Amino acid sequence: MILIRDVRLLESNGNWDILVEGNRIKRIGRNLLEKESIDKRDVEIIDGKNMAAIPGLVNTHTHIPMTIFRGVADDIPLMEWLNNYIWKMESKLNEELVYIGTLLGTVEMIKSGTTTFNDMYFHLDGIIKGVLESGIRAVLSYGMIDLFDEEKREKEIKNCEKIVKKIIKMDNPRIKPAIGPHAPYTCSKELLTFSHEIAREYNIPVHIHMNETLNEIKIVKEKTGMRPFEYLNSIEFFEGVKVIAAHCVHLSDREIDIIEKKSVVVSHNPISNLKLGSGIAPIPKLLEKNILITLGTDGCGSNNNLNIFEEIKISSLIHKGISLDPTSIPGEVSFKFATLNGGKALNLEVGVLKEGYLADIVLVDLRKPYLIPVENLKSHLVYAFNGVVDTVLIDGNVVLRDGKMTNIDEYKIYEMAEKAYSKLVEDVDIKRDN
Ligand SMILES: CSC[C@H]1O[C@@H](n2cnc3c(O)ncnc32)[C@H](O)[C@@H]1O
Ligand SMILES: [Zn+2]
Repeated sequence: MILIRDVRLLESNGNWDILVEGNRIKRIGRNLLEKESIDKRDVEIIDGKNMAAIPGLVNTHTHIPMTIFRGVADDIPLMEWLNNYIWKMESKLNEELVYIGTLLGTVEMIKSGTTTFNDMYFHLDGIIKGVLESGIRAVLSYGMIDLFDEEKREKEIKNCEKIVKKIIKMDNPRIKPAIGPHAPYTCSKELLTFSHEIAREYNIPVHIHMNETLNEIKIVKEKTGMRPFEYLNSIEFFEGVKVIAAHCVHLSDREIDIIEKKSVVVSHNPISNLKLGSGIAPIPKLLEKNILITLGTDGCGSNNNLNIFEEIKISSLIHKGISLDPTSIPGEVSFKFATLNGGKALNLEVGVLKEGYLADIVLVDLRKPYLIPVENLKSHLVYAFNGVVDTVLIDGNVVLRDGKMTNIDEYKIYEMAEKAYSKLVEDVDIKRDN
């Protein structure tokens, strides 16, 4: 058992205790040591004085191993970025490099308060290993791209089936499978149909890139005569499965109707979209239809970090900026995108501190200049905080204590990641200006 004592909560005044038993929050109350008659020898006590406890954040769209691509290809549009840099480097990746990139990403996420991430990538065995070692929670999909080629498709289908079965067999409460067809402009109709069928068979979510750039919408229209959401709807892609659609930057009214009717979850990735010059998703319009909005960082090649606090802040700010309306996306709402909504999107009992829910808890040290005066704490977490958190529990285990990783040696990981990067750029002929 773990007892976090005298901690401040976001929604209530005064100090509270949180009792964790196994991987769940057992009780939230005052003086729990006495009230629950807990023997001090059976409990690890964490002093929560001068700390706030918040739910662990949820990142609903990323490619975690891309941490080792940080900064390699800045300031270029998506297609050029993918074709001339990223896919070239990715062709040189192997399970070991993906493992190293994953470890680096888990350290970065945990240290900035993210406890769950929804990922799409390849060499999944490397990702699984990194997730298991670090203690983070993840929903993992094998990212499938067939570029309309039958041979590639068969390979992708086999890999996908293998990974789904492996994750289900592992039966680990921290790792769940999802299905990851990359996007309608890189996947054939057959691959998209397969994705839908297998997701339905195993009752797991689909994770896909949608309507990120104008260019890809043009490609899909030329191929199918329809916009991407209309096309997927025409092949019944949304029937009976939960689809998490990353980006959704350029949407017609008809597509917004489809998203609403089919209860598609939107993963808003404002920083990646700004950096690649893709555009700004119409979040206020989607909220009017009660569409579930969540937040993602995308990979470190296009962000260039995994700090969801930055997405919370930017998602409140940009929509005020473009609508000239400071009431647009209040901080309260963008904070919910990254917590409650993220949990709902992934069908996980996370994103809220509630008895019976999974014990994914983040402690923020309040003795920081940017969090004073502490009265309007939620506002500070949205608009003033840099994301550096003190302590993190995931699935009832302390994975970060006093700012230090407990399960893994972060400095060794930094070294490994430097070496992995040097090897990669040596092997790949990419154009670099510096
Ligand atoms: C097949 S695994 C995932 C695949 O997606 C690529 N990727 C990373 N960021 C983006 C993005 O913003 N749009 C489209 N594709 C992206 C990643 O490099 C992998 O190849
Ligand atoms: Zn992506």
